Amino acid sequence: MTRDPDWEADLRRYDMRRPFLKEQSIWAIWVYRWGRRIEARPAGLSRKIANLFYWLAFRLVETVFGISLPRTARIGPGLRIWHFGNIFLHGDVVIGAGCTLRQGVTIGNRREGGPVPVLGDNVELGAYAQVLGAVHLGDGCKVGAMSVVLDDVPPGATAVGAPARVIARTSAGSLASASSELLQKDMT
Ligand SMILES: CC(C)(COP(=O)(O)OP(=O)(O)OC[C@H]1O[C@@H](n2cnc3c(N)ncnc32)[C@H](O)[C@@H]1OP(=O)(O)O)[C@@H](O)C(=O)NCCC(=O)NCCS
Ligand SMILES: CC(=O)OC[C@H](N)C(=O)O
Repeated sequence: MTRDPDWEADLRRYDMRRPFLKEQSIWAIWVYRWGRRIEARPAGLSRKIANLFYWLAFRLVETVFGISLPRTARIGPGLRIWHFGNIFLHGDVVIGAGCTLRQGVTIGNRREGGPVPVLGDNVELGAYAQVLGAVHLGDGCKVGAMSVVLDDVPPGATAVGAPARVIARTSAGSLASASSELLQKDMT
């Protein structure tokens, strides 16, 4: 069987014995990676038959677990999805390596035919986060549960609320704002 380093990285994020018996989301990720591998095969009868089985598996996982990861989306290695249900990605989204999604997450357009988000590496989305439109989520940023992201989020920042606002940046950024608060206190 062909090695798939992206899938191997996904599996490492499910750091447990027998994840297929415990985590519904791993089925969805497996089907997604399998679909990508099928697309990379040379055209021919074997790819046509595989595509038929892929399509059935995709619809089954989408319907039973409520996780829709279209194989046209580009998802980096090491994806982790906590829980399942109502997780929908637009087919054009781009997601970096080591990202984390949760139940209820949508990553898609703001209106039919509109542009879709691009996520950097190690981005973490809380439960029911909605990321919509031509937004870029920087590396290592976090989005709070139930937040609606309509604007870019800088690397390392945390965004919460609807519409989402940035509350914190990288540790360097947090230190900078903490020291400026102290300075202001000294001056009053
Ligand atoms: C966004 C998040 C990562 C922030 O965590 P944190 O950095 O520890 O931040 P804090 O808890 O100190 O909160 C900072 C501020 O943001 C607010 N906040 C935190 N999460 C929020 C959310 N999801 N929506 C709106 N406001 C939120 C807090 O009330 C606080 O506001 P305040 O400063 O006015 O008091 C975290 O709250 C979150 O939502 N994680 C997702 C976890 C999840 O989905 N769990 C479900 C598991 S199935
Ligand atoms: C429902 C819950 O709190 O799940 C916890 C899990 N570790 C997560 O990060 O999603």
